[in-house]
Parts: sequence; structure tokens; C-alpha cells
Amino acid sequence: MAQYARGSAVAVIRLRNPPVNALSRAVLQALEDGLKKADADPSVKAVMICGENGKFSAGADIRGFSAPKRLGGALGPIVSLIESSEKPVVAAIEGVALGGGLEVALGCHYRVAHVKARMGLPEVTLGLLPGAEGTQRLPRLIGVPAALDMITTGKHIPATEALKLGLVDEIVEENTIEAAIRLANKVIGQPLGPRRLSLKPVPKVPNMEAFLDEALAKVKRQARGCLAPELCFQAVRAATRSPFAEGVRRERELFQVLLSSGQAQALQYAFFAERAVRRWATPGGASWSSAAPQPVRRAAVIGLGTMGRGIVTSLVKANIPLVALEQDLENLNKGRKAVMLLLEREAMKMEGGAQVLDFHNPARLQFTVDFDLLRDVDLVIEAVFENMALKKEIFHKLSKICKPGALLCTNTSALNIDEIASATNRPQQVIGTHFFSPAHVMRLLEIIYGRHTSPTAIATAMQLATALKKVGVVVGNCFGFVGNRMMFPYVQQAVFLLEEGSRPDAVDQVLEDFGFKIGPFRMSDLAGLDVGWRSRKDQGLTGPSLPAGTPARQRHGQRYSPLPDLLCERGRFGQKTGKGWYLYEKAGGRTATPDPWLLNFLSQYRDTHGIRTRFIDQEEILERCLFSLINEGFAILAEGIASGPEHLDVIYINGYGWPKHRGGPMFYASTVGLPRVLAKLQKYSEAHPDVPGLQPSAFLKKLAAVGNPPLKEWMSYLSQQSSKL
Ligand SMILES: CCCCCCCCCCCCC[C@H](O)CC(=O)SCCNC(=O)CCNC(=O)[C@H](O)C(C)(C)COP(=O)(O)OP(=O)(O)OC[C@H]1O[C@@H](n2cnc3c(N)ncnc32)[C@H](O)[C@@H]1OP(=O)(O)O
Ligand SMILES: NC(=O)c1ccc[n+]([C@@H]2O[C@H](COP(=O)([O-])OP(=O)(O)OC[C@H]3O[C@@H](n4cnc5c(N)ncnc54)[C@H](O)[C@@H]3O)[C@@H](O)[C@H]2O)c1
Repeated sequence: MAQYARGSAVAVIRLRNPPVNALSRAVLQALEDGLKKADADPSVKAVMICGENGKFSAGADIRGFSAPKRLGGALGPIVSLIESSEKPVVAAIEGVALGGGLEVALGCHYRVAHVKARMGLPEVTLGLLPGAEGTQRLPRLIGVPAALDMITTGKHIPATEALKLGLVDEIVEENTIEAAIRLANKVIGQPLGPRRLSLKPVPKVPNMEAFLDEALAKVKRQARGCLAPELCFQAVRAATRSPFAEGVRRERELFQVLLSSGQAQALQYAFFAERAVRRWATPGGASWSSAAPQPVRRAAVIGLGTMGRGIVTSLVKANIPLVALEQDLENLNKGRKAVMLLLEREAMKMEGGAQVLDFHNPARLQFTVDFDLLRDVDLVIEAVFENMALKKEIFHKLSKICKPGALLCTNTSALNIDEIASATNRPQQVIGTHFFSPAHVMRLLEIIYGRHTSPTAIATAMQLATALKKVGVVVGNCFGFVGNRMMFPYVQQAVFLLEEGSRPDAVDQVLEDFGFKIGPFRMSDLAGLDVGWRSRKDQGLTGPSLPAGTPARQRHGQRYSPLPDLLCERGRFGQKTGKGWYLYEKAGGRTATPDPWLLNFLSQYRDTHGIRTRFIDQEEILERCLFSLINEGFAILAEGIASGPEHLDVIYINGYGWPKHRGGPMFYASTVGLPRVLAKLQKYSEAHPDVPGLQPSAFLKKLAAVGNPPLKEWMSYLSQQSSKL
């Protein structure tokens, strides 16, 4: 609702819809009623609009967009109503003014913001555009370049920047409401015409058309298949070409296009999924609602390689004092140098720089080779080589050295958490915290509980994720956990497609066109082919421990491709060696070009193994890679490793470059339709009966059989008997 109150000459309208004062139908109605009351009351000379609980408004109620009777065009007319008021209207912006919230403020004649407030038009991140005349008012207020930037990226800007842009008239450090009322009293009787943004011309930019062409090219480059940024651009361009009313009509048309697009639904699903996974639960009954985290006042990171460096950087940025430990002085110095470089770069991006991060202070960041310095830390993150024996040795040592309450975390990508925990005297405090590379950049933190992990340990790891500004997703323990386990069949299919006749660049292209940031072969080259090779050797799938006489393309009766092993045997580890699935300009180079050597090698390989080369179309590439990944997702859900499809989707969007506008793999499956996914898997598994990843999971079959229920109902079809729940 919105609460109307009349004090002296200034009427106050307070938007009220906890927790973020989203603009629901009821709030809009009350806002309209309040405006009309103020207009009709001759003793009211001005109006002030603010939000309850220190937040102006987070914009339209997003849930309303999928409601049968949509929020509709109600907000735009209300913003116009505010602007056309004959009494000055002042917005008092505290906390956030986002989306429709900011559009309401743009309708006001004056805007006062608290110095800590944030403003933005983030509709683009939900697959929409500002649909309450914001694309027409904002360029008139702050100019086309700044408005385009805000509207096409959806970024939130701090009040200080808003003041510089002219988005707000005043910022205050103390009481925003009092300051807004003061301003309202001051401007009573002043002409309002110049304050009505709809009446202002759009400020000119020299050579506007050339500027717009360049801006459009940039927007298209960055959108990678997402529709909303380009339509946001079109709406702002309309402001430069047409009068206000016509621009508003165009904005509405474009809004409708987006609203009915599958992309908006996917992005809104992703918004709520990210919030839903915070409410974690385990099959044993532990949950976010009852488990309390313990404080992390001091942490430690063991191993300063690729991952450890990023993890240290993340902890420093989160202001958590820590000890960084390496195995010897040589590696310590190498690690320290790399960490310092990362921190300096991060500091440069931050306001206040190195002083804010304070990483030169040994009380906050200490480098050592001495395990004794870990005695008083509250949490340790181990990031040494992916080797079970080494990890167990470290955890055994930690359980002897660290204080009793300390949480022991492992960054393993796939190894068994229970086995690592078995080396300690406190398995309840052992947990997987799986960061993604680069660890200071990637938002995902996969949190893996073992058989004995306590609810407190899970809650503490989740709290750590929040402190590091990451998305924590709690999952159960299995080989590869959720993310990597689903990735195995996907990568496997990509390699099988090469065996059968495709090329790395063709497979990558199809998946990049789908929206992945990077295709599977470019990804392997980036991560290093040697990482998987080492793991396959440890599993006895290749290398000296492979029993003599094992067929080249079969392991344990299933199809196996030795192609990645053969590349590694030839020293082709990817970017680091200048060649892998692609050729690079030099070792460490980043520009991938198709390598004639590899194409020749593939053709010889097919000849050697009697494989008939065939043309593989884009549909088959896409379906075999994606549907095998999705199929594994259904198996994971059935085993109770994740408590819902949202978890898998949040993991894929935030850790594996899955295009957010497709909602995540499980959401994507729901849009394709489960009977179709099933039919395709059946077709491919008939053609490749020796590939278990293509055999449809029982849970997928069940969901298809019960009539393809909506995603939010899937878990209710999981019978107690078939899951570990
Ligand atoms: C029918 C024919 C009509 C034709 C005419 C066409 C014209 C139609 C015109 C329509 C009007 C358009 C209006 C406008 O342009 C569109 C919008 O405003 S879209 C919304 C834009 N706003 C946002 O994107 C902000 C989203 N929220 C956030 O970024 C964050 O929540 C926050 C506000 C920064 C706060 O962050 P945190 O403190 O971390 O808190 P949470 O994120 O956990 O949020 C707490 C809680 O609130 C829920 N929530 C947040 N924002 C909204 C929202 N806008 N609507 C609904 N719910 C919201 C969030 O989900 C959390 O709840 P939980 O999920 O945990 O239950
Ligand atoms: N690289 C990735 O993309 C990635 C992603 C997610 C998870 N992981 C996992 O993170 C862990 C680390 O991977 P990485 O890529 O950073 O490895 P890395 O080889 O780059 O670094 C490992 C570091 O551990 C150090 N180390 C080894 N033994 C040690 C000991 N006894 N004491 C202290 N330090 C020791 C090494 O000197 C080295 O610096 C692995 O478990 C890996 O599976 C890696």
C-alpha cells in the first residue's frame, strides 16, 4: 500500500510493501489515491513521496508480470499524474530507487537522495525495459549517453554519481525525509514547467546518429543473443527522434514484445531462483531456518596456485583477515607475487583503492609456510593439487593444529568429501567450498555437505558466500558434485562428435550461438587439458595403470574417447602450451585459430579406428551436448543431491557461463518440453547404446509420463523410495 499523511503544507505519501516496497497493484492504487487527495485538499501546497523502512522502491512487483492480470500500463499513467500535478512533488530517495521506483521519482519535480542510496533501471536484467516512461524521461534529464548506459546495462549507481549526472537535485547524509520536506516547502509557488521532464527536449549530442550507431554496435556485441538490451536501445533512440508522447507509445510496444518473450520469463525465473537457493535444506532435515552460522574473524588459505590466489583475493576484498600458506618458500614467493598483483588490480577498480583493501598490513594478510600459524583461525580453505592422498594428509594435519571449532573447507572439484573428512577428528566441520576460476571473479560457490557435515558448518559456508558477494548453492556429495557432474556428459558428447566427423570450431560455434560464453573446446584449452588428463590417470582410465589389452575406445564396457589423452601425450595442453584443440599465437596466447594439424590428426584417427566421417548438423550438436547435461541433472535431482532444479540452474548460470536469458539447463528443458527432450535422448541412445549419458534418466521418463508438469512441481513427483531424501 501507500500511506497518505498530511502534516503542515506538505502531504506525505509513503510507499509501503515490505521488504522492498515493490509496486504492486495495491501500492499503485494507494499512490494514485494519495495524489488525488493531495490535489483536492487546498491546504496541501506540496507533496513528498518516500518509501517505508528506508527504501524508496525496488520497482514493479516482478511477480506481477506473470500474473494473469498483469500490472499493465498502470504505472506510466501514474508517473504522468505525478508530473502533471500543480503542486510540487519531491521524491525522498533512501535505500534503493530501482526500475519503476526510479520512474516514479522521475515523475516527481525534485529528487533528494540519501548519500548511501542506489538508483538504476535494471529492467534489462529481467528481460524487460523501463516501461513506465523511464526510457523517455531519463535521457531528457541526464542526456542520451548516460541514459543509454544505465538503461542498456541495468547498473545501479550510487547517489554521488546520480548527483554528478543531474539525476538527483541534492544528496544528504542525515535525514532524507526532513531534507525533502524542507525542499518541498521551499519550492512552493515556484513554476513547475521547467521541472516537468516530459516537456524538456532531449539534450543534443554532436553527431547523434553516428553516436547511436556506435552505441548500438556495442549493445549488440555485449548482448550475445539477449533481446532486451537492443530493445532498450531502440526505446531510448525513439526519445531522440520523436516527441515525448510518441516515444512513450514506442516504449509500450517494445515493452510488450519483451514481456511476451520467453527470455523475460527465463530471466525473471533466474532472479527468483537465485534468491530461492538461499533457503537451503538437506535431506537430513538441516535447513537455513534453524541453523546458525559461526563467525569467521580470521581465515586461512592453503595452496596459492590458480585457485588459492583468487580465493585469497576474494577474502581480502571481503575484509576478512587471513593467513596464506604454501608448501615451500619458492611457491610462497610465487604465490605472494601473484596475489599482490591481483589485489593491486582489484584496488585500482575500487574507490579508495589499496587503503580500503589494506593488503600490505600483515595483521590482515600474512604469508607463511608454517602450519602453526593456523592455530587460531576460524576457517581454512584448502586449495592444493587435486590429489586425495595429499588432501587427506593436509586435513589430518589441520585437525591436529586448528582450534576445535575451526571449519575445514576443501576446494576440490570432484573428490569425495567424506573420504577427506575421514582423515580428521571432526568430520562434522569438514565441507566442500568449490570456487570457480577465476575465484575472485566468478560468482558461484558450490557448497558440498558430507555425511557428517553439521548444519552450523553449512550455514557458516553460506554466510561466507554472502560475505564474498557470491551465490552459495548447497548440494550433496557425489563425484563432481552438481556442476562438474553435469559437465562430464556434455564434454564427452562434444568429443564424441569430433570422433564422428565434427570439428572443434563447429561444436564451439553452435554452443556459443546458443549463448554460452565459451564453447567446450575453447573452455578446455583455457582451463588446461592436463587437468582432466591427470584426473583420468588417477581414475585408471588412461596412463600406465591402464590394463594391457584395454580397447582404445572402450572403458568398463562403455564408449570412451582417447582423443583428449592423445593430445596431452603430444604436449598439447591448450592455451598454456600454445596448442590444444586450437592453435594459439604463442604459449599463453589467447587467440584461438583452427589448427590444420588437428584436423589432419582427427581424420587419421577416424581412419585408424574405422570410423566413417559424417556430416553432423547444428541440431544434433546442440541436442546431444545439452540434453545429455540435462539428463544428468534429472539423475542428480532423483538422487537428492540437489533439492530442486533451481539449484542446478543457478549453478550453471553463475559457474558455467550458461546464458541467463535461457534460465539455466533445467528451465530450458522445461521450455523445450520434457517429452521432446526424452524423445531425442531415446533416439540418440538407440544410435549410441554404449553411451550411458544418453540413456534417459528414470526421473525424466516419469515426468514426461505424468504429462510434463511445470518445473516448480517436479520435485513433488519424486517418490520417497526413488530418492535418498
Ligand atoms: C497489459 C498490457 C499493458 C501494456 C502496456 C505496457 C506497459 C507496461 C508498463 C509496466 C510497468 C513497468 C514498470 C517498470 O519499468 C518495470 C520494473 O520496475 S521491473 C523491476 C525492476 N526492479 C528490479 O529489478 C529490482 C530487483 N530487486 C533487486 O535488485 C534486489 O532485490 C534489491 C532491491 C537490490 C534488494 O536486494 P537485497 O537486499 O539483496 O534483497 P533481495 O534481493 O533478497 O530481495 C528481498 C526480497 O524482495 C524480493 N524482491 C526484490 N525486488 C522485487 C521486486 N521488484 N518485485 C518483487 N519482489 C522483489 C526478492 O525476491 C526477495 O524476496 P524472496 O524472493 O527472497 O522471497
Ligand atoms: N583450476 C581450476 O580451474 C579449478 C577450479 C575449481 C577447483 N579447482 C580445485 O582447486 C584445487 C587447486 O587447484 P589449482 O588449479 O589452484 O591448482 P594449482 O596446481 O594451480 O595450485 C596448487 C597449489 O597448491 C600448492 N601445494 C601443493 N601441496 C601443498 C602443501 N602440502 N601445502 C601447501 N601448498 C601446497 C602448490 O604449490 C600449488 O601452488 C584443486 O583441488 C582443484 O581441483 C581447480
